[in-house]
Amino acid sequence: MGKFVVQIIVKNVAKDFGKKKNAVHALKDISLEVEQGEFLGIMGPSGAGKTTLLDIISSNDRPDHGQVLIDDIDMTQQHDRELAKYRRRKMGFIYQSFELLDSLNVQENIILPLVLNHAPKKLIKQRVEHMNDLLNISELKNRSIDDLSLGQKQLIAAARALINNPEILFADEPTGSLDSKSATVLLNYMQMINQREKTTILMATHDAFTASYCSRVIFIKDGSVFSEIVNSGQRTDFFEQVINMQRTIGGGSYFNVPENN
Ligand SMILES: Nc1ncnc2c1ncn2[C@@H]1O[C@H](COP(=O)(O)OP(=O)(O)OP(=O)(O)O)[C@@H](O)[C@H]1O
Repeated sequence: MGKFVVQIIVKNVAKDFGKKKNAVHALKDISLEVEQGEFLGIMGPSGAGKTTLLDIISSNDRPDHGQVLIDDIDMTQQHDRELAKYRRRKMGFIYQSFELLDSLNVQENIILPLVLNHAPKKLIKQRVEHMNDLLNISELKNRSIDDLSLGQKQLIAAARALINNPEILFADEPTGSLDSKSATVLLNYMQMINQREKTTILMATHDAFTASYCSRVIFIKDGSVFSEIVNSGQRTDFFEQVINMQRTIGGGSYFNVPENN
């Protein structure tokens, strides 16, 4: 058995948006630990606080209260410049909104994290070819971002997030715009880098199939952790467990679970 190293500690994190009477308590009191090499799913009804939690763990946003420790570093005590450096070196992101740059073509977008890290040209070429083959996107390389379909944009965003072999990958609805075939390709790839390269993955999703690739799923509701389930190894069984927990937690049609009747 490998040894388990806790990589991420979230302690009593709270975050409000807005002021006083109009304040939205996005996160009320969240504590959790993530081991190095985990593939953690974050689920919960719309507005539960999933994106806010990812933003705070990845230090894109600061909590009002509480702490986030990564590799024993208290991220909440670091200056913005340090955090930006840490994100660039160690983290990869697949956001819901893709955040691709229209002024650059597909290939330029994909290699951006390596260019920003001043990676050697040879390595950039190697890595981009690897990502192109893997996600089957080589014929898109000279296209402009505006011409891509939503699903193609999502794949390009995934390629960019993964190109510098991040230690921690943050993914917010990474399969939301993909057809089931492309979703499966991306999920298999995420699972592979998780298993082979021990990349820690934190992924927010509404989709039970997508979540079934995780090693553990936490459910948040109204800004707090509601429950968690652990994958014992059978993806189809885990899928059922996810569906059952979604039913228990409720959350309306957005969750897309057929009602029992
Ligand atoms: N910048 C902001 N300003 C004001 N309110 C915000 C902001 N960001 C998030 N919120 C509110 O915080 C709460 C949590 O939002 P968050 O996006 O984290 O939820 P979510 O679980 O990711 O939802 P979804 O599944 O719909 O993406 C929501 O009520 C949301 O409206």
